[in-house]
Amino acid sequence: MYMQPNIVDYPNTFNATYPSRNHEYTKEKVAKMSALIEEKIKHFKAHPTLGIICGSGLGEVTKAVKDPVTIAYKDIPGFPRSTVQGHAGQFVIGYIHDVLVVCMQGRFHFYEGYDIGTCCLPVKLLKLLGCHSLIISNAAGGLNAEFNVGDIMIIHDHINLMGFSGNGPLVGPNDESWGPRFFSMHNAYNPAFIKAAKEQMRKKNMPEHVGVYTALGGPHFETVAELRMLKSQGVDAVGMSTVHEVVMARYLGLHVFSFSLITNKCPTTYDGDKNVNHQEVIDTGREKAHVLVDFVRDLVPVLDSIKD
Ligand SMILES: O=P(O)(O)O[C@@H]1C[C@H](O)[C@@H](CO)O1
Ligand code: HPA
Repeated sequence: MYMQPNIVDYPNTFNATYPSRNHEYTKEKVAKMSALIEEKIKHFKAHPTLGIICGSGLGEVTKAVKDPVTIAYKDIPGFPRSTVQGHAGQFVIGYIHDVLVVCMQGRFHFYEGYDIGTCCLPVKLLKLLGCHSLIISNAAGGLNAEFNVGDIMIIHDHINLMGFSGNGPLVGPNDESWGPRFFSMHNAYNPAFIKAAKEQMRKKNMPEHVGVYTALGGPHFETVAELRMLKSQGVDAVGMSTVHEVVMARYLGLHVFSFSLITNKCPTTYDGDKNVNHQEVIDTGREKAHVLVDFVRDLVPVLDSIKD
């Protein structure tokens, strides 16, 4: 039988370096961050039940939020800062229909220099705030030839490339009060959420793309050879986030719905001038803001009503 060592039993815990700083984000520390936010939203007399992580350029989803309270990341001691254009670096908390949501306008990426555990700290905070489910969005390059720029792809599974090589958020000492050492990633993307989202897409005459996402470390975009390899392995969309957040969410017992906005096509041939750039990613997000707002606004009450 596997015996979980207590954090204090780890030899040299305080000198050891782990690839992830997750174990440093203790219940006590994250609860302080959560308490600070709770104080600012106490007039709602409820806790948020659904968290929304906005991808690059996708922060306009918060336009769907009524009576918003905005809290800058910099005003929460110990919370990281957003350094990427298109990530405002603030929480927006308020109602979408009758669901109290907490949106993150900005996430943290490995390429910003944050370790993978720090990239996932927000997920722990959303859990302590009372969320039972998350909508995790991202901007991604489309590898599937059927995807057009501006389409939404529902993520039904991922390939954890950074985790393959041991760079996972949960590497290091485990605190069982957050979640178990070992857990399943089977159906990590809640099938009931996917079904509900596909129904929304059908009603709205949107293409019903469902696919596999992977994240690379970035910040550079991919070579043609890398993209060909990913495509041959069944990847439909490529980005630089989300995967590790979903690992953390499942560890914490949160239900996940995730989607990519296809902001560019990934070049798998050498001809032509097909340089992907961040501005294109941001611009597509802005152009499609109305579609995203509409999609998320109608999805929130449906997902919130599905509890398992
Ligand atoms: O935060 P996401 O995953 O939406 O951001 C994507 C990946 C890179 O951070 C950036 C590239 O333009 O967009
Ligand atoms: O083509 C891409 N590759 C990686 N990440 C991305 N984020 C938006 N587009 C892309």
